[in-house]
Amino acid sequence: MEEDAVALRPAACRAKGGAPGFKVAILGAAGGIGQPLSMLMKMNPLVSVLHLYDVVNTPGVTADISHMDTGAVVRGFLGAQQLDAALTGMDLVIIPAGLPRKPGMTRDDLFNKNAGIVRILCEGVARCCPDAIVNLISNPVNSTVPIAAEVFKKAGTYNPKRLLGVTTLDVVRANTFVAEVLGVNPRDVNVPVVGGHAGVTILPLLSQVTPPSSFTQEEIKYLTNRIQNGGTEVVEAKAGAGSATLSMAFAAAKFGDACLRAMCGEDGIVECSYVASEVTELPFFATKVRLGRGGAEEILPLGPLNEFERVGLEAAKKELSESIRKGVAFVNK
Ligand SMILES: NC(=O)C1=CN([C@@H]2O[C@H](COP(=O)(O)OP(=O)(O)OC[C@H]3O[C@@H](n4cnc5c(N)ncnc54)[C@H](O)[C@@H]3O)[C@@H](O)[C@H]2O)C=CC1
Ligand SMILES: O=C([O-])CC(=O)C(=O)O
Repeated sequence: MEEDAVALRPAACRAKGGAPGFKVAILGAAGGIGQPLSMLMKMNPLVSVLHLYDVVNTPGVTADISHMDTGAVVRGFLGAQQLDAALTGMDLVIIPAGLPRKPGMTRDDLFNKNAGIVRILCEGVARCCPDAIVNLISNPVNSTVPIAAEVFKKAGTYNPKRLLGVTTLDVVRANTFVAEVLGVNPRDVNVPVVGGHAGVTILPLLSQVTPPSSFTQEEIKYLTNRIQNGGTEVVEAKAGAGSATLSMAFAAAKFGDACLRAMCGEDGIVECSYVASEVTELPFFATKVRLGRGGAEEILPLGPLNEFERVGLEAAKKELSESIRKGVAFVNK
């Protein structure tokens, strides 16, 4: 009896597929971010099919998550030979694959390992789901997004609207820390964070916080420093066991959900993201972006900056320019 039940394969089941919705793949699904992110995406009612891909441990993660009684059908894919099957037909591809930092490292120290991983995965996207929207999490985001763009250009599939670097964790942190200072609920706060996703390239625009708020110079310095070093705060607290995973999964699920709602045609969805941009002289920059059916439909301008933010912007651009150059050179060398 037990054996008969085990032998009934999914293909033999009477009802095929799950709820209507989007097909989403998570690449790096067995990792520290990948596992909770997979769980959160399985909970998302807009997801009908969830593909979990990694080079290790996906059978266990898939078995576990597939028992959740939500609509999405979950399938696992293990190793490079299953990458194409994982990606074929996907609408949204979320990429948290790659090494995390240890104390003392910068995000750029991850470049040598993660650049190659992102290139291979994006080559798969170009081959198997060139129209998918890509949410790129792997660090250093300031360089991995340019790498992905170059891969897609080489493959002839590049559409800048469909490539979005995930900087939502900077906004999530900024909302939390600002709410602490103001003594309000973080859900009621929205801080635009522009630039990029590393150190001084993370530029919170405290002059544009909603609801409109004023801060002392001391508060501005404290908040800017804490937001820019939020990742390092977690890396040090984890003391060698990795970087932010749970808050990142939360942020990626929030951003992924915003993309899916926009893909459904919901209007007025604006999120910060690191994208191809003409807002500054740099080819990539994070600002508020209006999301639509095709991804980043409109890149919104920086808005008015105060003197402190203008100085921060120059420092951010200097570092970003080098990170972008390095990413582009990696693919074209
Ligand atoms: N954008 C952001 O705000 C943030 C980015 N990150 C970055 O996300 C990345 C992942 O972090 P964690 O999940 O903590 O690391 P982790 O080491 O726990 O998980 C990474 C996963 O990627 C997998 N992987 C490695 N090579 C792969 C390949 N070729 N194809 C598919 N999967 C592959 C690993 O097997 C592992 O399961 C890191 O680069 C980290 O720096 C982390 C936090 C925030
Ligand atoms: O700090 C790291 O290495 C991970 C990360 O990007 C973040 O937590 O913002």
